[in-house]
Amino acid sequence: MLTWLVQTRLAAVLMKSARNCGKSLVTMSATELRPIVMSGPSGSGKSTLLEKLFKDYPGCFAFSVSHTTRKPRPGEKDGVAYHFVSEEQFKKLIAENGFLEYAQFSGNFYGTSKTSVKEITNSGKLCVLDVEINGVKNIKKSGLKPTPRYIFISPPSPEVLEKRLRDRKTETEESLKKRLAAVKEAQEYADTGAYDFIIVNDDLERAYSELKSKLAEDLIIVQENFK
Ligand SMILES: Nc1ncnc2c1ncn2[C@@H]1O[C@H](COP(=O)(O)OP(=O)(O)OP(=O)(O)O)[C@@H](O)[C@H]1O
Repeated sequence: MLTWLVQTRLAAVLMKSARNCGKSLVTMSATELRPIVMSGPSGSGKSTLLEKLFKDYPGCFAFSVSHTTRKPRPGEKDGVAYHFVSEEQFKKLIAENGFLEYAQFSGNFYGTSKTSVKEITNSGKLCVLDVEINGVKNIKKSGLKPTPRYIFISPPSPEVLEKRLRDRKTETEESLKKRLAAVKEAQEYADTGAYDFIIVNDDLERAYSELKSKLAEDLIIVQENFK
C-alpha cells in the first residue's frame, strides 16, 4: 500500500510524463495489471473523467468488448462494437461460467466475458469496466483475477447531481427520476466499503488529479509496456 506522499509524488511524475502508449507492445511487465471497475450514480461524472484519462494517455486504456445476441447493425464489426454470438453460444458461455456479468434487454442478451477482459490485459493495456451497482456486485462474485481496482465516483450532493443531469439534457423526466432514485442505493453500497477508492467529483480538475494519483502505479506499468 503506497503512502499518500509516495502517491502524490508518483502523480507528479505522471503529470509530467503522460504519453501515448503507442501501437506495439515492447515489453510486458511481470506485474499483472488490475482491471479498473468504475461505478457511481448516473451523472456523477464517470464518462467525463474517463474521457480525460483516455485523451491524456492515448492507447493505454481500453473498454472490454461485450458479447450480445442482437444482430449487428450496419457498419458494426464483430469483435469491435460487440462479439456477436447466437443465443446458443451465449447460453453455453453462461453455463461455462464465462461471464463476469450478463443481462437481458428487450429480448437480447448482453454480457462481459472474462476472456474479453483478459484479452485487454494480455495486450498490455489497462482494461476499464464502467458498470452500475449490480455489475460491481457480479464482478466481485465472479472471482476475476487479478482482482480489479474498484472505484466509486460520487457526486458532491444529490442536488448538484440532479442539476448536472438536467444540464446534460440527455434525460426525459421519467429517466431522470429513475436515475435519481438509484443514487441512494449506490451511495449506501459505496458506504459499506465495497470500493477501493471513493472520489468525490466536486471540482473536475481536482477529482481528475485524484483519479490519476490512485492509478499512478498502473499508469507507470502500462507506459513501460509500450516504451
Ligand atoms: N466536476 C464537474 N463539475 C461540473 N460538471 C461536471 C463535473 N463532472 C461532470 N460534469 C458534467 O456532469 C454531467 C454528467 O457527467 P457524465 O456524463 O460524465 O456522468 P456519468 O457518470 O458518466 O453518467 P452516466 O452513468 O449516465 O453515463 C456532464 O454533462 C458533465 O459534463
